[in-house]
Amino acid sequence: MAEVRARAPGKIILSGEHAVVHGSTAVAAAIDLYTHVSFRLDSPLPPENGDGSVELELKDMALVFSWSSSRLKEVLGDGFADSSTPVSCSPGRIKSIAALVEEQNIPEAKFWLSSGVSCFLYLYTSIHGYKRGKVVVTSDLPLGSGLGSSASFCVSVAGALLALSDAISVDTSQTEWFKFSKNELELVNRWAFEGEKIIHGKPSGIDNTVSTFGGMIQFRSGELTHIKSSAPLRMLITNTKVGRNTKALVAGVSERASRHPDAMASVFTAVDFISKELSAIIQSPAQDDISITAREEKIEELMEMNQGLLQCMGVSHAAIEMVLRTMLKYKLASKLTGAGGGGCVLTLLPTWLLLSSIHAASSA
Ligand SMILES: Nc1ncnc2c1ncn2[C@@H]1O[C@H](COP(=O)(O)OP(=O)(O)OP(=O)(O)O)[C@@H](O)[C@H]1O
Ligand SMILES: C[C@@](O)(CCO)CC(=O)[O-]
Ligand SMILES: [Mg+2]
Repeated sequence: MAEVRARAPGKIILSGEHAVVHGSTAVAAAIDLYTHVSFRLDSPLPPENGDGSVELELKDMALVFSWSSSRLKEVLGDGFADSSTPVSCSPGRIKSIAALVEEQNIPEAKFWLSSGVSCFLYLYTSIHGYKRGKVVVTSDLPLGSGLGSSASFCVSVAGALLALSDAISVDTSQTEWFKFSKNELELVNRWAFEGEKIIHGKPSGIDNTVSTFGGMIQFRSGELTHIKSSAPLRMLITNTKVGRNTKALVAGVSERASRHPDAMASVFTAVDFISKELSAIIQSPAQDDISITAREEKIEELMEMNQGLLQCMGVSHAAIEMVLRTMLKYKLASKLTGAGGGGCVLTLLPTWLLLSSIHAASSA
């Protein structure tokens, strides 16, 4: 028996969601909220004791799913697992996995979990075949709210599974956090991307990439550049608590793009320029109060322009608009983050606001 724990962060998208699926540049940053996974890989049972099972416990929801190794083999066939070569889930395999998930009777009110459970089964059986083991998941993130819960689920599950695979061997006797090398992170990221495909349909890869590598990134067509903000950027995250589904929203934008190809191509191009400009401003040095204010005003303007274009793509929502209007009363600029259609809104908290609250506190 061997056991590991892994965690991966959620994210915010500062600019470029949706357009990034169509080849535009986007800017994203990891946040300090994580999905946590523990994985225990059990030793094989002696033949007289049966064949064991693969178990998934979603602790926050008090749900446990379990498949016997023989049932998995019966439905998925004899295919062998190769942890070092990420492959896409074929349509036939997706169907078989969906049938295995359906057998688990997920409560009707939580049917949206099916894609996450399917993604788990795909990653587990691709990396460890039908070996018996148990994965336990908890998350700090609100699910389906634009903070990359699906990607951090994929990255943390892939990371934990790979840590006990032939591809990456972690010394399980140590209790310190083990840091994957760049090549190992790349492998985790590629598997997580395959998982995201099951949840998102057509992901750009930005969410799993920022969750895997952390920090702040500029991302375009699968290529990432690490960037560093020259001064602190404070963002307030407001959750509208309006549920939505990234897969449907991404598909909706693609449908709009096929109805209005030229207009939407121009929208995506505009977003590309906005993200590039935002990335440059974030990295540009700002030494004094005047340049800090000028920098923040430019960021606010770009966030508002990006929000306008997201509205144009059809992914805003009345609840998002209400947050935008409320923040505007306080002269604060906002945009949705992630897939939109509900979920979370980002508001830049500029330095003047911080200074005026410090002033108010000290004169009180
Ligand atoms: N901790 C988790 N346990 C099980 N499934 C999860 C977990 N986190 C995410 N998922 C799966 O991911 C789905 C939510 O993913 P979705 O992409 O719609 O939203 P998000 O990732 O939170 O937001 P965005 O993609 O906009 O950043 C859930 O419905 C579930 O299937
Ligand atoms: C909406 C989207 O652009 C970001 C979701 O966080 C989808 C993706 O890039 O995969
Ligand atoms: Mg997602």
